[in-house]
Amino acid sequence: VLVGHPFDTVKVHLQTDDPKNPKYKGTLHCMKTILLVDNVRGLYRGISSPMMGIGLVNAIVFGVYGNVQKLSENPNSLMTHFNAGVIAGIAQSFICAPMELAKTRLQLSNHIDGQHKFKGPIDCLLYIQRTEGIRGTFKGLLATVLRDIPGFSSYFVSYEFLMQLQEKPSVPYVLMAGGCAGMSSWLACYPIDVVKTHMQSDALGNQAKYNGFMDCAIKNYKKEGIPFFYRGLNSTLIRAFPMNAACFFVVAWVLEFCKKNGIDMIESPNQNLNVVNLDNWSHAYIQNDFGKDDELVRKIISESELEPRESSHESLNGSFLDNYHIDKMYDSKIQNSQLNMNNTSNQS
Ligand SMILES: NC(=[NH2+])NCCC[C@H](N)C(=O)O
Repeated sequence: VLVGHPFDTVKVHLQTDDPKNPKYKGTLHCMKTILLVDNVRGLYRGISSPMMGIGLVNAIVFGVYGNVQKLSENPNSLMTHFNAGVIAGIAQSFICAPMELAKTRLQLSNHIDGQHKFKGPIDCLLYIQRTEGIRGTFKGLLATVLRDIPGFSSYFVSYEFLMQLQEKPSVPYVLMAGGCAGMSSWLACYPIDVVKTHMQSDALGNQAKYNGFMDCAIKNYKKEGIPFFYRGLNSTLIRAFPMNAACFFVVAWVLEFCKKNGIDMIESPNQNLNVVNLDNWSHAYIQNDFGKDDELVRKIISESELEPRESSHESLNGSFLDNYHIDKMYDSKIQNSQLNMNNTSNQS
């Protein structure tokens, strides 16, 4: 947020600039102008809002996403990541919309003439609640939902797509994948974000310019055409890379840390070791989150004296093994009862 917020402020100023009488000639000019007129604090106006809210928003995003993914039929497919992203996007909107409403109002507070000065995001939201009621504090909620459905589905699909290309992704690779996921997610939803900013910076009550999301989009389209929907995009893409590189890197690092320390953050139905008896053989199949022999799986294998065999599930033509979660097959010459497996469940 510290690195990204100035670019977010530039975005909001460019999005709300007057096309008939523009103040700014472009991304750099906008940044310079804000610095000249309002100093560094101009670029950091409204930062308290994401500072307070982004932790909660990301907890909802990654919590909902992770759980939906684990509970689904096929946790590693891109379709699953898409669906989990959609649901996570909707879920976070209820916190994200008021957070961004306060952020937007604060970012423009030196800009909109005669606007009430706020002490911070809570003060801003309380003021809106007093003057406009609780509905006022959720201004832009529909636009946020409409933005974040494509926003978060493309976010997770592009991240997972890039991560699945690598067997063991390096740190720079994870950073790159996160940065690219952020950029592609903003590309996917940017026009809706422009409309959202206009809804949220619109005047209150009967001085309001817009009568809803579509009205706002249509009015501005008639005034300015397609370019309206892409104002501020450069600044947004610059911000998105470091912001989301850091975000995904921290998520991956924390999950890895928890796993190493036996904190079961990723307890999931797809990390089971299942043992089935076929004639005199015990066949064990591992359902592993990432489709790889990761540490936990290797530990289970070594503890259970299972011998990995080359063949994978193609060789198993029994219907009850017809399970697309199977990543690798392991055979054991010993009986089920001798298999001693911790960290496992669903033994049958
Ligand atoms: N358009 C979106 N909401 N995309 C998801 C990215 C969210 C991320 N916190 C960001 O602000 O960059």
